[in-house]
Amino acid sequence: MLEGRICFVGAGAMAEAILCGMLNHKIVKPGQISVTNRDDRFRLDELVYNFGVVGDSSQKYRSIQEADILILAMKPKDISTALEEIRAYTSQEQLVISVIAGISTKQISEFLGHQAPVIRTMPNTSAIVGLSGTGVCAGEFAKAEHIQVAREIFEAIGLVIVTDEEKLDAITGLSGSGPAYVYYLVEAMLEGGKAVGLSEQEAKDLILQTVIGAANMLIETNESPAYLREKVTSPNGTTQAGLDVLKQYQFQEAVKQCVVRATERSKELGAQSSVTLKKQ
Ligand SMILES: NC(=O)C1=CN([C@@H]2O[C@H](COP(=O)(O)OP(=O)(O)OC[C@H]3O[C@@H](n4cnc5c(N)ncnc54)[C@H](OP(=O)(O)O)[C@@H]3O)[C@@H](O)[C@H]2O)C=CC1
Ligand SMILES: O=C(O)[C@@H]1CCC=N1
Repeated sequence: MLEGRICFVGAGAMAEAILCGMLNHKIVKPGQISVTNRDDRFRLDELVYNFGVVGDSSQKYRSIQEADILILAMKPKDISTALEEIRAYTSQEQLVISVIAGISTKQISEFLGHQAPVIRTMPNTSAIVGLSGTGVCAGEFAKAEHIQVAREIFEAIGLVIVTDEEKLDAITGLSGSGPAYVYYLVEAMLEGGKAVGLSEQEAKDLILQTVIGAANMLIETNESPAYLREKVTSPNGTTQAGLDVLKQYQFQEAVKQCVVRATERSKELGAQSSVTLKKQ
């Protein structure tokens, strides 16, 4: 059980996924969590109604001031405005945890203007079903005890890897965005299934079982994906014929470059925010 009060600054999809995971795992009680955002009070009402958390927009600054842990969950473009607005209500006694893509712990410390411990993380939306893969790193002022708190929070929504900050952009490009790549593949397989005469429902059921089965095979056999692929591929059989088409379209290179570009984009988001900070 985590002690103290946790305040989300930003109450969108990721905030909901994380608070839902924490409550499901009973590491906090609903009354320990408060949610705040820019101005959408209907959204706060929804979270209050669905989860029993505290979400009174008239008490925003008080919630922030009284929190032991602040979880920053706004879009990268909004962080400078958000922290400009709330930094007077934050202090070095609070632990600040960010889930924001591309923004470094150093930038967050600069935005805050004090030496609160900052932990940067990168979960993904599978947090909603308790299956996020989350990268976690410590900023300059964070200690082992702060990493431990972050570990407890993010283990409630899946797997946690504690690592150096220099790897967080790569984690963002790989597993932060990763669910979208898998969904994109599933979308394409659905189109393929329909093109060869299956109904949408038949194709969907079979694809999802195939994706779950393949993921479980990778986990449970501990074999490499290349080895498992070869096991499926009979010489001159159907799989070989299908994979030849993927090779023709440079599928592997496309996916690799997708991860590289998403990682670069994470770095760009951080750089753009630094420009905003300098302009203030
Ligand atoms: N979605 C994803 O797959 C993942 C997202 N992330 C990161 O999580 C963060 C949030 O993403 P997501 O939940 O999808 O975004 P959403 O758009 O769903 O939510 C953003 C929230 O930020 C709030 N906000 C905006 N400006 C301010 C402000 N000035 N002060 C306080 N709150 C503000 C919004 O409030 P209002 O509605 O009132 O404007 C809203 O509640 C992003 O930085 C993203 O990089 C990380 C991992 C995965
Ligand atoms: O697309 C984005 O920028 C966010 C960060 C990782 C997933 N979604």
